[in-house]
Amino acid sequence: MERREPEAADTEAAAPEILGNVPGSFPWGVWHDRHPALVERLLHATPYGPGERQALRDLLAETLDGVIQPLPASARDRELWHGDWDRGHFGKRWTDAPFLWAESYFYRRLREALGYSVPGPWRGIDPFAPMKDAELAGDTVDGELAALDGGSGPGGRSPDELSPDERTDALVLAALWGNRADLGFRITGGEPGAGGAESLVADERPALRELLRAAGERRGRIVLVADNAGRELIPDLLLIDHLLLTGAAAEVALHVKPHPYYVSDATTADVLAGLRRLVAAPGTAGETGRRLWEAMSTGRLAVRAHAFSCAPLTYAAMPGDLRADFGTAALTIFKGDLNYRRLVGDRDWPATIPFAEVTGYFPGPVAALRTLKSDVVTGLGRRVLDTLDAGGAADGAWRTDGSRALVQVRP
Ligand SMILES: O=P(O)(O)OC[C@H]1O[C@](O)(CO)[C@@H](O)[C@@H]1O
Repeated sequence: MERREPEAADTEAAAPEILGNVPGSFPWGVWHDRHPALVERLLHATPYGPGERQALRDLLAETLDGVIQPLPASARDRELWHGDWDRGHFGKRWTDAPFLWAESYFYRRLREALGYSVPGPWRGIDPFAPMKDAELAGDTVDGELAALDGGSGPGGRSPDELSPDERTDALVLAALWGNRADLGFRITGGEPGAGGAESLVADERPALRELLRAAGERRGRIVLVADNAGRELIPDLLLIDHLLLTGAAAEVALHVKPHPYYVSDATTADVLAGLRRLVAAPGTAGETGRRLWEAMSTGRLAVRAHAFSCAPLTYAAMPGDLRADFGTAALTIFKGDLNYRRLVGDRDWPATIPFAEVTGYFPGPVAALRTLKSDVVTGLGRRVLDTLDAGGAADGAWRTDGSRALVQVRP
């Protein structure tokens, strides 16, 4: 299903990359409201020393009033950022660079400022761990795990009483709406309303079920590109267990971030924390946790933390080994908003441009499970779009407030 990539200049003219320099726009708010709140939250959550505190405040000031500075010569990944991932944005004002590139680099520099990626006492200390840990330990997760043994499925039936298709659907929706549980999103008060099938702006679950069926028939491998830790990763793990248990997947690869990123993005440490949380739980949750533990030990569930998972680029620029990984999978499922931006391109696409068209470069069948938390969207029906734009939300808030979600598939 390879197709010729449009010339960069054609695409740029038809759908320019989203920048951060339009006052009042969503990216503008991320730079001017969300990041200052995030910085205060991080400095409150961990007793970093004066050096780290100053470096983080300096970074924030640089993003608001300065230009994008290079990585230090000693940085281990300097070759990537100033090599393959360099798109000529160093020296620009942060908001004049593409939002995707600049936001990703912000999180790279944040790790630098807080000592995560430099030799010293803070090396390897996840700045977002206090928030992730609190969420995972919270009562909400207890409730969600207990619900696995109660009447939480469609019609109040317990998950055991559901048909395999209904169960797949319920787990897909749980993994989808788990994406609302994003700590970065909630930093400046984002608290979307209740999710349900009626909040889906694109609902291609039947096609997704078809792909899962086909994957099972060929005893294929499914890749799940994870997004957030904690309350999102738990339903992702439940879905993975279901795929393995039902034979929809002979193997699953779970792609996570090699470093802390975009506040709550899952790393290998977060997978382990989620798994331990499951294993320690009573009932079905505990059994699921033990199955997943075993699956990891035997390699049926493999965790992968590729450097490109934290790249400031879209997946169209992925390196060959990753292309081969996705290209040999029966299905790749991308979770979350950032992964969606990276899958379709963080551009001002017409919302009705087909999802299959913007993902045509992807080397295998692909699905997206995403709650809408940034401007980009593709693959909407004309009527759906008109209704959204007419329904008292003409300011486009539905694109960014997390109240809507989508399931999209390209076989
Ligand atoms: O966790 P998710 O679903 O990827 O959402 C992260 C989203 O949050 C933002 O960073 C804004 O805070 C978006 O730019 C990004 O796409």
